[in-house]
Amino acid sequence: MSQLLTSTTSTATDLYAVDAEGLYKSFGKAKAVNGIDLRIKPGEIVAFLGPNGAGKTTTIDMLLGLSKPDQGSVTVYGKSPRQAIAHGQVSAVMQTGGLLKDLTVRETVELTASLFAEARPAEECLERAGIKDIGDRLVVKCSGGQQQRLRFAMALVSDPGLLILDEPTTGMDVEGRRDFWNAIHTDARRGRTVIFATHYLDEADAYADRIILVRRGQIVADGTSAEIKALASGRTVKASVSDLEQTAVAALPGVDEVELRAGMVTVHTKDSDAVARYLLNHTDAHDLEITSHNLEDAFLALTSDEN
Ligand SMILES: Nc1ncnc2c1ncn2[C@@H]1O[C@H](COP(=O)(O)OP(=O)(O)OP(=O)(O)O)[C@@H](O)[C@H]1O
Repeated sequence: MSQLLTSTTSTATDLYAVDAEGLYKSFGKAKAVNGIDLRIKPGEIVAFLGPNGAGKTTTIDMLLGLSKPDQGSVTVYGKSPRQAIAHGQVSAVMQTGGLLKDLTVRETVELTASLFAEARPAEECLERAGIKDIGDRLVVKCSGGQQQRLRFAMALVSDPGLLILDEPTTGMDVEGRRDFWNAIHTDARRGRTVIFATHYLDEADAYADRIILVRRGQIVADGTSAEIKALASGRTVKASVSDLEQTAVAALPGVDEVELRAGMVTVHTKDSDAVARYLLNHTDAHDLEITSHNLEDAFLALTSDEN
């Protein structure tokens, strides 16, 4: 399936935050990344969405210079990932590690700041990450969500143009996730480029300007949330019916699929009004239901193994 929407137009003079071309990476026989091209403009908030094993982490590791592609190239603000990191232009928020339990939240950020020649003040980073009020708390006493916001504060120290987050909210409760994303989103409005990998459709839907759907190491869709949803276009009409001429329904305008099973007809269509009108006027259909598709439908349609 090649349902690629290009949501970005560009000129050769644009300096991309990320410019990756023809990326391939295998582990033994597993083709973790199998031909990914990616251009991300400064200021975009991009979700990398895909099922387990789709290749999200492998791609992110290459963007961060943590692993080398077998084939292809990556530049970050025109530099190699390692150079961009050395210049403080890229930071990552990892899921685990990197914290010393016996320091306070403020001391942790101050220690990080001391590692950079040019660093933002610790207080500013704490404030942007929404944890200024817990500056004196020991890391060991922080919840998982607070520790993630601390990692976010540490990532802000170099004031990076690009922030990369790999499944940053795994294991957090609903409130922790909401607070975390509010802090990220408020900060990103000031122009920071953000790339995050996630399993959570609602996070991609709520917080990304652009969603890149990955499956088996390839990009299967790329666009705004609305554009991705439109790929699972149309609606489903269901009704109970005892006698139905299936071919007549299939011939109605906009109908993609008709299924008749156990006295129930299910019709996938772009024109639900026409189907509803036909069923109610020309058959004994009753208990009619119309549902529209959502991001989850698009996700399942585009990433299922049947494609
Ligand atoms: N170091 C490794 N050694 C062997 N296989 C690996 C390694 N890293 C990743 N893989 C394999 O590459 C494929 C892609 O994995 P990757 O972690 O990039 O996917 P993902 O989309 O991030 O998945 P998840 O959401 O589960 O983290 C999987 O089949 C995985 O088993």
